[in-house]
Amino acid sequence: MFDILSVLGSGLVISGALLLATAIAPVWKIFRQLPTGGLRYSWGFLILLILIFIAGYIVYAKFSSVQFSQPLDLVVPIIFFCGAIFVFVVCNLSLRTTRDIMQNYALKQENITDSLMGIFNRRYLDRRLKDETERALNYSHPLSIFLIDIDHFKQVNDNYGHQVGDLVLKNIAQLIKHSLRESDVLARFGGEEFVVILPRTKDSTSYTLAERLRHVVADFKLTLPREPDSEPLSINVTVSIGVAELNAQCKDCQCLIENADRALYQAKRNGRNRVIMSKSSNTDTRKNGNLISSPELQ
Ligand SMILES: Nc1nc2c(ncn2[C@@H]2O[C@H](COP(=O)(O)OP(=O)(O)OP(=O)(O)O)[C@@H](O)[C@H]2O)c(=O)[nH]1
Repeated sequence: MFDILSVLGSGLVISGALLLATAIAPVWKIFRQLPTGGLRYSWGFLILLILIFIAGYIVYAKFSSVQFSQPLDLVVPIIFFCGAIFVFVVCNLSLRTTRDIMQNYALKQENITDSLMGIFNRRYLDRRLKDETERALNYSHPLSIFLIDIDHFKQVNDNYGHQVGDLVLKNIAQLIKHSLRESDVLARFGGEEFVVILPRTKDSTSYTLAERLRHVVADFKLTLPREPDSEPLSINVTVSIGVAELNAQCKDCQCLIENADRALYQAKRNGRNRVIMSKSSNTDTRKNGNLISSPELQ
């Protein structure tokens, strides 16, 4: 009887220690996927705790086996074993949940990302612009948008081919993305056109930002390698930008886009590589609107 209890007690504690050891694997997988920071350290700390528990279980099994003389002595080993099952289940569930969340996040990102440019797509833009417009109206915050179009982009395709055209689009999209503020939202509007949503931004600030963006693009040269003995290809493009702001006459996202589009149209007509602001109502801005273009280009 004494031997059976002893074997059972030690068995429960050692099985518990083994279960704890297997629980380290899922925690380690979560730990490896996390970027350096507080959360990663917390999971690292959990691994350390499990290791300490394993050591504790082993020490207990070694020094208490002689005490398993009656059934009541098995209470502690049973608690240890159940504790190990609990840790094992929680760690494995955490890994599965983390994977599911990451998969959902990746799917969601895929759904809202333009695969060529790596920025938000039109579907996301429509939803976000509607949300931002409603928020701006509810809280009486300013809201501006840019409609950006690459100038003479057809020539890039015609001169260098569609693949190079794609590379130019991708690079310009990333250049614009990295020139914006954290709070701004960049999306592909279609073809070689982009929209930037600038929450809480007044027209005076948005004009300065648009001008800065225009300069950043104009100063950028995309250099592509060619055959070994030829010079690398250097491509430079400019952009025209139409800016529109939410105001008393323009109170929805459709109007914002229309006004920005009219301003962009004017920028193209005025010679491209410029910023035009629309402070217009929902009527024809080319007749009634107050349009301002880049000062040095006027
Ligand atoms: N490579 C590539 N080209 C694209 C893509 N989407 C649109 N385009 C090209 O963009 C060009 C747009 O040409 P247009 O609308 O005539 O305008 P543009 O040549 O940029 O001239 P302006 O806008 O008037 O300055 C077309 O040749 C399209 O084929 C794309 O995803 N990849």
